[in-house]
Amino acid sequence: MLQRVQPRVENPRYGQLIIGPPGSGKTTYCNEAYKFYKELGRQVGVVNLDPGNDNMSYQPVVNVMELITVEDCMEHMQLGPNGALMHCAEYLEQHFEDWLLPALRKLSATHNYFLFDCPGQVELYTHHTAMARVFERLERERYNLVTVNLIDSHYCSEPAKFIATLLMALNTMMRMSLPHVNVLSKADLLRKHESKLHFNVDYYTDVLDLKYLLEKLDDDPTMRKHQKLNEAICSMVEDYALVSFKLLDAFSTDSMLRLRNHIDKANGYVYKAGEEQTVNSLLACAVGAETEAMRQQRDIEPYTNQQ
Ligand SMILES: Nc1nc2c(ncn2[C@@H]2O[C@H](COP(=O)(O)OP(=O)(O)OP(=O)(O)O)[C@@H](O)[C@H]2O)c(=O)[nH]1
Repeated sequence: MLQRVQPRVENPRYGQLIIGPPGSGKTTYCNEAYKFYKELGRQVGVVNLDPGNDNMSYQPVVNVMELITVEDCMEHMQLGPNGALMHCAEYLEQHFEDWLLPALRKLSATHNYFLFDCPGQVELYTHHTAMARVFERLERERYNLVTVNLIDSHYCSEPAKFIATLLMALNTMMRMSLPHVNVLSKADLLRKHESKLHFNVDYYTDVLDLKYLLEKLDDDPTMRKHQKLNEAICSMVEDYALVSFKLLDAFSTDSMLRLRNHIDKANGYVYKAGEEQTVNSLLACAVGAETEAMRQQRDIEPYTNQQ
């Protein structure tokens, strides 16, 4: 987890950039997180930045679909869905000053914590630059941002998919250059599928020695011919030592609380005075009252059948 060193700013604003592949649970998380943070007393609002979001179950405070939609783009510019989404991201970047910023500024009296529901196409974060530039400009406007990258925990069940996930997560972290929390979503389903996992859940969350994963890949005859490439990818992920995951069941308050603790440290909210913050939680953060091993055990226990 990359985290922020917080400078003192008057009326700081905070944001979670919720990204992740299609179907990873972004919109569900935004909906559940909105209710959860509202309960905690935060001045929270959801900003929809996905121009193709047709299943919003929340009421967004700002909605990019009022500026541009993927559907309109496809129709008027004769673009396919991916091309249209890229165009929408560029259009949003062009209209940052005259549309996004004024819309957010209008909320300054009532909101200081934003959940940005972002589009799911992975190439927007691994190759294209428009979304990264939108985030960079928000940072310059003194929004304390953290990227929350949701990845379906189902990917743990296949070594090849998990290695691809690691590479994608690392690439996104490097390109976004922001505090970052990688999350394995739908962790409640891990318990059900535990028999399909080759290793304990902490192997996947902590991204432990990847040579064991490579051995499992070599068991698959179709993968053997890519052995050197897979070795190179794993060795690069290990060398950077940046990727690890938190677990999330979006429908569990305990799970949301655990994730909130990590996110608050990453974007610096933990240092904000007042609200639900207690002296104890600040002290725990400052002196590391909980050991890393205790924290890991507490985070993983709800999602595993092993005691
Ligand atoms: N069991 C379980 N299901 C979840 C969880 N989070 C999301 N889901 C389900 O996963 C499916 C996809 O969730 P969405 O929130 O639509 O995913 P998304 O990333 O917004 O999808 P796109 O808009 O296509 O990019 C839905 O059926 C959700 O109910 C979770 O924590 N646990």
